[in-house]
Amino acid sequence: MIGFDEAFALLAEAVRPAGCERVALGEAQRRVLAAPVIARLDAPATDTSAMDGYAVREAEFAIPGRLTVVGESFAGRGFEGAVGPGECVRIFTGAPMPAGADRVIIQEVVRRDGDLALFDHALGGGRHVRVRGSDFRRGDALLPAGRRLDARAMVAAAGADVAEVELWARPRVIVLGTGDELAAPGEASGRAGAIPESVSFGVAGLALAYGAEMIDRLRLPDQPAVLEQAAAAALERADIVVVTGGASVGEKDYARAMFGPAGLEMIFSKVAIKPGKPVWLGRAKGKLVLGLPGNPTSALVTARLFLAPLLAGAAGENPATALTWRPAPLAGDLPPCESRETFHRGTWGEQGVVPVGNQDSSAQKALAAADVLIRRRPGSPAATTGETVEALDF
Ligand SMILES: Nc1nc2c(c(=O)[nH]1)N[C@H]1C(S)=C(S)[C@@H](COP(=O)(O)OP(=O)(O)OC[C@H]3O[C@@H](n4cnc5c(N)ncnc54)[C@H](O)[C@@H]3O)O[C@H]1N2
Ligand code: MOO
Repeated sequence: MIGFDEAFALLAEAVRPAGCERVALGEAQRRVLAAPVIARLDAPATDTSAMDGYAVREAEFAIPGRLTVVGESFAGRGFEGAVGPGECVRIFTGAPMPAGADRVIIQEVVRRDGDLALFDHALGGGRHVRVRGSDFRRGDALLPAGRRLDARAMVAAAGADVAEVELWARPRVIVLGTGDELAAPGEASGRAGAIPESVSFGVAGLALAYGAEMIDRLRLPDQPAVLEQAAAAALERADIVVVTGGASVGEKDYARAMFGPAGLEMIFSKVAIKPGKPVWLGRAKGKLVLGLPGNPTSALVTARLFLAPLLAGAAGENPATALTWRPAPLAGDLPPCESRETFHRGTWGEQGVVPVGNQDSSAQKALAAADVLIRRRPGSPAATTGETVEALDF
């Protein structure tokens, strides 16, 4: 069995974006740039007022003093002329500075008397002028390739005056849930031996949250012929196929075998982690296949640890961006960690991270309560309140 870090390195090596496309900026939310965004203009495009007030010539400005107001400058419609000796221009935030003026006096310290502006209050030293290109220059790279267009990046992309951006294709994902015992939610209570198929819903939700295009989610019986056909069809349509259950050593654990006719090559199989040891990654027909254990908590933990980075990498980001571990104080007790690296489920509390009471790998109720994973390296001694642990948003 390989360790978590080794498995992660193999995953990061294996994953590539499927292709790229030009997309209108309004459709690009949350997606990842395949090419840098280059500014098409200077920002600001001219020297611009940062405040509402009066544009003056600093050299002849005095307190007390008076200047004749010779015009107005608005954002989008500047003053055409120049500010001459003894003159000033009424100006508003975002408006171009008129020729000749180099300072703005905020209106709060100015008295108006007809065409005259009277300055008799002491002022702060600010010039309140944003110089042309002081934010960025035409030709500057505002966002690098690989950057996800989050809310802040969208502002810079639009500010660059680009209508379209070059993006990596969104990874298309199909989730296949396997097991004869699985029934559609709503149908299990009436069928002997059945349980609700729950895992694929969570895996699909996680995939959506990490930028996938979810193209299908299927529930399949443990019948090799059906499974092989579903595997072949999924490999045609998806970039990443996730198969849940049947990952272990049971007599009906067909998850790997169903991809056999498609030429499955294993990248890793079994990782020394708890929960989720049976997780595996392979490739068939040029597509990645991720096998998750069927136990619901194991499935969601391995989806967080392996599917989230896989989707980041397939979307053009560094896969490691999906796993930002940070130090957090522990508010509770943890047992010693044995040979398998352990990912406890916990919640963020005021004093730090609190392990949830039920750490069983089949848990569903406790899974819903957890919002953090606490990472414990193999061989770590028991830990108690106040110690620092590694935590990941779950
Ligand atoms: N002799 C051994 N037995 C097991 C081992 C082992 O190493 N040796 N590993 C254990 C570990 S660890 C795990 S985790 C489980 C995972 O097994 P599978 O991936 O083969 O999962 P299944 O057997 O198909 O199911 C396990 C469990 O989860 C339920 N399940 C499955 N799919 C779903 C679903 N989509 N929604 C809700 N619940 C699901 C299933 O009914 C079982 O109860 O194996 C251990 N065994
Ligand atoms: O490691 Mo399994 O994933 O115990 O449940």
